[in-house]
Amino acid sequence: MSSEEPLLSMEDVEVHFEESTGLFDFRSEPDVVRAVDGVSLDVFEQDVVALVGESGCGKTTLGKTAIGLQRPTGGSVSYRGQDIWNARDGRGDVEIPFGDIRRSLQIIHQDPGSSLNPNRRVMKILEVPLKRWQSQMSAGDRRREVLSMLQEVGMSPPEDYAGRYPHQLSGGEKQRVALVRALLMDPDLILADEAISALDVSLRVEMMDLMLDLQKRYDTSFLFISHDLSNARYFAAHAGGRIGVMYLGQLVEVGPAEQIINDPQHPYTKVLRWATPDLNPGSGGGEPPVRKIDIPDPKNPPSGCRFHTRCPEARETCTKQIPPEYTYDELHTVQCFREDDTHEYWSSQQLEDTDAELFKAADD
Ligand SMILES: Nc1ncnc2c1ncn2[C@@H]1O[C@H](COP(=O)(O)OP(=O)(O)OP(=O)(O)O)[C@@H](O)[C@H]1O
Repeated sequence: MSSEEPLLSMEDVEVHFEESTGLFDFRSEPDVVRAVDGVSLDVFEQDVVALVGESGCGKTTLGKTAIGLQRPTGGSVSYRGQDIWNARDGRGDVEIPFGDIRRSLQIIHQDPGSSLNPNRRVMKILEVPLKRWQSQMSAGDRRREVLSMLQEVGMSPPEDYAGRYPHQLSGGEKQRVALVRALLMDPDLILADEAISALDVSLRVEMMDLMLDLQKRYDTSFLFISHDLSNARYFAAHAGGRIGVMYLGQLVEVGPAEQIINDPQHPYTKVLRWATPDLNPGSGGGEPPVRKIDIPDPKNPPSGCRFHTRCPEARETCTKQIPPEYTYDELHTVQCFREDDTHEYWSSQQLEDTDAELFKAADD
């Protein structure tokens, strides 16, 4: 996989949002939210990468940046070797037009209802992408194509569903319509942003199975965003894909799904696994493997390794130096000094347990 040219390549991507200062806000400089900071990631053809991390760690921002919906403030994003924003701005030799890139990179959201026009029937909604991207298709062929896709995602009889309005569909059915709409664009990659989170627990696996099936059938890559490590594992492992763990705007560990679950290297990945009951059946409570519970503010992230304020393994070095990306195994990288046996980290002073008293009190 790694020898191919990536479908999508993000290099040292940074997305900083300036928070506008209000009328009565006399700060000279606006606050800057470092939503994504220095992330590099390649996604290949028919590849699956599941991004996980706590709320606010930058998953959506990174996903939107990957598919050209969010302009990065630093670094670059390329599709098949073409810089997306150079294509957008007409800079340099543009080999792939921005419109083609955007068509190839689709998104399905957590709340599909909000992206489906409430005043249009399903057939009309799904004809739009075909009219736009396959304008030579006859009206009859278009209808047949829509009906066959509805059938394929289990919406049967398709004629019935095609005649409904979005409000006449369940959450799972709306998500299927959103998936069909994305697939009708003939995409190379679909960003599924918390696409199963709003569904009933009983329907989540069914929806993931459907996406996995379509991923294989249509040779599509998926960037699957979830705050739930167990779902990320299910999705990535079934497709032979990777899990990427984000913390405060950074990608701290990326690797094959089962390796991330069974042999996590980054202390934060271990915290996520600890906090996921399905993956940690024996824990039965106890102390989380962190020194401090509070998540730092992305406007003012900690110096050095961003996880050092909570990391149980943190030493003085971690407060001052930013860990580089170490290769633990093929396709498995980790940003933690502990990967380097000879690093000065090992001889520096261990940081104290800041919340030890708190955990003790909670246990009593
Ligand atoms: N347009 C924006 N302007 C300012 N700040 C933003 C903007 N979009 C996102 N942020 C901030 O960037 C950080 C990352 O947000 P993002 O939505 O990417 O995280 P997330 O991991 O997807 O979280 P969630 O799962 O809660 O959606 C957060 O602190 C968020 O408040």
